[in-house]
Amino acid sequence: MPREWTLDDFELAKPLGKGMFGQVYLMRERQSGYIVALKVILKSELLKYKMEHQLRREIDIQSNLKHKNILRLDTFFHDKTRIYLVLEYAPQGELYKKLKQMNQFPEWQASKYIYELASALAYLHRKHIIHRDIKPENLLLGIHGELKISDFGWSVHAPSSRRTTICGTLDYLAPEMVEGKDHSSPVDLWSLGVLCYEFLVGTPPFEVLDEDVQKTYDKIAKVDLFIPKHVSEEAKDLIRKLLRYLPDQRLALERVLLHPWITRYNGRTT
Ligand SMILES: CC[C@@H](NC(=O)c1cc2[nH]nc(NC(=O)c3ccc(N4CCN(C)CC4)cc3)c2s1)c1ccccc1
Repeated sequence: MPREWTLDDFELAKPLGKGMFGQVYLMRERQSGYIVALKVILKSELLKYKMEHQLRREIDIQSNLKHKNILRLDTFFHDKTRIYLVLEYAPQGELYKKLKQMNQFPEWQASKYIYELASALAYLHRKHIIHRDIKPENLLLGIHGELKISDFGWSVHAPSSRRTTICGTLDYLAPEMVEGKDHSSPVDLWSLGVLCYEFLVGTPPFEVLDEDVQKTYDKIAKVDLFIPKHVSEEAKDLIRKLLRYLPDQRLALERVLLHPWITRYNGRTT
């Protein structure tokens, strides 16, 4: 393990953005010139929201993952007041901003992102890890525009039962998560279906305009799904096979990667 890092090893290039906890900065490592994204989290914030266990899990999980569609966590260090995560820099930024700009993605682009997501999720599930928070805000784009899953703050080892209160949108959560039931890797299959819909339509399938949580939940529980007619039949087929109320009825990732809507645009991998 290389020596202990400190903030003095890096020089600030520019701020990149902020999330629920902390900010991210583009930094250059002084010796090597190596570019990283430094995520800075205040210890006081962490303690205030009792999120230290989630951060520990984020670090344990993400630092042991190595996949082209998963953002690398290279190392971490801390000082009196802050914790620093040294993350891979994703030069093309946030996928959700690109989706907002384009309103919706062409089918080939959506298929490529779903293929990359399914590949990353298959890798995670093989390690019995579920992400549990797959949504556009957590997806970044690498130098070649390839998708990178980031923010493993909600990831756990499967199977799991949730102990932390859900905050933020329910739009991407599987019924069993919303119902507080025990859950496992199929929750990521549900989110994959929600994202596939959102990439093609521009809004998530169960979004209610007044953001009434109860109404969103009712639509999720009933799988109250309308897919606009501009979406191709093959894409509709995949979405319907992922957005199933019962976890074990959702299409397995191996089958997603072989689905005609995926292989048509991404070639059949052996
Ligand atoms: C996903 C949220 C999460 N973010 C990370 O961990 C993040 C980790 C990480 N690595 N690289 C990033 N890249 C950027 O943030 C970025 C943003 C815009 C860019 N462009 C602007 C438009 N232009 C046309 C192209 C370049 C390029 C890179 C981010 S964000 C987070 C969580 C908690 C606290 C802070 C941040």
